[in-house]
Amino acid sequence: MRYAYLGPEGTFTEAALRTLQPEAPESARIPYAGVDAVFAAIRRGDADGGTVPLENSVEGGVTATIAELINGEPLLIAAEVALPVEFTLFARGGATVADVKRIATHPHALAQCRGWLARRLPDAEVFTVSSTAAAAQSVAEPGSPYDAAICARIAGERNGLHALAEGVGDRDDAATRFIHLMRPQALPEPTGSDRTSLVAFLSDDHPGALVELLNQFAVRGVNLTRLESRPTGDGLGRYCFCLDADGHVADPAVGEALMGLRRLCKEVRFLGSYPRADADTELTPFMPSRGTTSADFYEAQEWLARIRAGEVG
Ligand SMILES: O=C(O)C(=O)C[C@]1(C(=O)O)C=C[C@@H](O)C=C1
Repeated sequence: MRYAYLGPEGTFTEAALRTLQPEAPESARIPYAGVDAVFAAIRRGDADGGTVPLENSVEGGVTATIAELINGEPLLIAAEVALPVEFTLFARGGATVADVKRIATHPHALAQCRGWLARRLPDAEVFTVSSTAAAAQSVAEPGSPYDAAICARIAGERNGLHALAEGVGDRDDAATRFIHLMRPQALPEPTGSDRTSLVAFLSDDHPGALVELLNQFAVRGVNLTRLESRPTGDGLGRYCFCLDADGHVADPAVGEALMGLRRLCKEVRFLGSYPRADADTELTPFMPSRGTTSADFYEAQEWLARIRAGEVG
C-alpha cells in the first residue's frame, strides 16, 4: 500500500499518518507538497489512501481540504485522528531569538502563534509556506531567505536546526484533526462510536431552510459535532453546509436523517462513516432522547411493516 500525505517529512500530517497506519513501512509514506496534490494522487490511483489536515481547535477548518471535499471528484473519509500540536521556533546554529527577522511557517501555524510573536518578535516578518516542515527545510538550506521556522520539534531536528524557543503556540491545548481518505469503496463497519461527514446543498433560499436541514438530525436524536458553511463558488450568498454527525450511516437514525436531507436538498454529498477518534475521551456523554435509540427505530420499522402487511395495531 502507498499513502500520500502533506509533506515533506516532519509535518504534523506525517505524524497523523504514522498514527493512522502504524504498520506501514517508511517507503509506503509518500510526501506531497500540497493538500490538493494528495487528493490528486489518490484520485489518479498513485496512492491507495492519504492523510490531510481537516480542522484545528484554534484556527478552524483547513480550506484547501474542505474545498477538495466539496468540489473535487468524490473521495471517502475512512478514518480520522486528532493530535496535539506544539510549535517550536528553530534557527540555524549560533543564532539567538534577537537575530530572527524573517520567519517561515504554515498559515495555520502562524494563526496559532500570533500572540507569542507579537510579544517576543513584534518586528519580525512572517512568510507562509506549504507546511511547517517545508519551512524547516528551507531555513536549513544555504542562502535561505529565512532566519527561523515555526514547526514541530521533529521537523527542526531532522533538518539539523537549533531550537530557540519551545511552546510558541498561544494555546498549549491546541489540537488538529486529520482525515484519512480513500477512493470510494465499502464503508468501515459500525463500531458503536462513529462519525458521519457530509455536505448539503440547499434547494433554495427561504426562511428556516437551515433549520429544516438541522431538524432532520434533531428529531431523530442525532448529535452534530461540526457545522461549517462554505461558499459554493456560484456567487455571493450561495453556501453549502459541511456537517459531521455522531453515528454511522448504517445506524437507522443517521440513515433516516440522510434520507430527510436527500428529500430537502438539491444535493447531498456523503463523505463517509468512520470510527470517531475521540471515542475514549468523550467529554459530554449524552443520553439519547425518548424514542431515538436504534432499538426504537427498528421496532418502529417492524411495526410499519406489520401494518402495511395488513396487521392491525
Ligand atoms: O504544516 C504542517 O506540519 C501540517 O501538517 C499542516 C497543519 C495544518 O494544515 O493545520 C497541521 C497542523 C498544524 O495545525 C499546522 C499545520
